[in-house]
Amino acid sequence: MSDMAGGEETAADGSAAWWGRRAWELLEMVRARAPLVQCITNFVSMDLMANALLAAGASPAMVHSLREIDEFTPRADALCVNVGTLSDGWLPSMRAAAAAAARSTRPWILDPVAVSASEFRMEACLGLVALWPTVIRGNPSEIIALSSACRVRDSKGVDSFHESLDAVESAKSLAQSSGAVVAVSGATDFITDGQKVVAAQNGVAMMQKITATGCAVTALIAAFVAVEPSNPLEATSCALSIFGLAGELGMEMANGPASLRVHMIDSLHGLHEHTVASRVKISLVS
Ligand SMILES: Nc1ncnc2c1ncn2[C@@H]1O[C@H](COP(=O)(O)OP(=O)(O)O)[C@@H](O)[C@H]1O
Ligand SMILES: Cc1ncsc1CCOP(=O)(O)O
Ligand SMILES: [Mg+2]
Repeated sequence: MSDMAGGEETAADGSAAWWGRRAWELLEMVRARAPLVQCITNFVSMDLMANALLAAGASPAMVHSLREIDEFTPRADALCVNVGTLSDGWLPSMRAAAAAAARSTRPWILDPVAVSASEFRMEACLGLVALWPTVIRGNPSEIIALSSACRVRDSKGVDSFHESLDAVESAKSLAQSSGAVVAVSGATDFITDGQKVVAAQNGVAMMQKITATGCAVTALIAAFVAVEPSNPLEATSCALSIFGLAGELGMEMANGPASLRVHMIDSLHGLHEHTVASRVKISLVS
């Protein structure tokens, strides 16, 4: 930990100041160590995901051939698996990489994009959850569906039609059954290990109007967990807050979704200690 005024604060005590320092410390660790994050992701998100990782200081690699997994995955510092454009051809790579990451004690993160879209996707995600992801990050509708292993009626595809607060109990239950930290994104992001619940309140609504922001923040979580594998709850909370803060700063210069996408990446790259320490809004809910 960075310096603690008076030494009174020694753990995640729920104070905004503590979380601000913690978020800065983890961002600095990402910048210093440039963790290699292997991404097996959808065609829509590859560009934003790789650029968000680079802007934060991490090193992205979109490596998805089954023939490369055994060689490459153990060398990565973390793995991000995203089922956004799932196909029969890619699912074996996702399973093999998740298993290889678990075998090599590397953290791996699952983004169950549109898990309700089909039986194929639900079965695939349930199979991946059984391979011990370190973190699962989804929007509220995805976490509700995955937690109950039940497709949500009237599902809208990749976008959520629930609020994040509606998904907190589902997230806790999924965390308990899977052993993963579970994060639900939204106006407030909720992060839980099945017992504690943390809220991260940075971000702007316009982020939902840019495709693949959810995918990109999942990859950023992978980078943060790569540098702090022993505390995925804190690493995940800080990554979500840092990404939201980049959105807030980007929005100050943006005219709409397209320019926000650019300014958000610039802001993520240029974050300073004072801004992070004073503007990160994370709190312990329970
Ligand atoms: N209403 C909102 N206000 C502020 N930030 C939001 C809002 N909705 C989503 N976000 C942020 O946008 C990013 C993507 O989240 P979300 O849209 O829920 O995921 P997905 O793209 O997977 O559906 C997250 O960083 C989240 O915190
Ligand atoms: C539009 C779309 N279709 C399949 S994957 C994808 C991107 C989803 O990105 P996100 O989950 O971050 O909104
Ligand atoms: Mg998503």
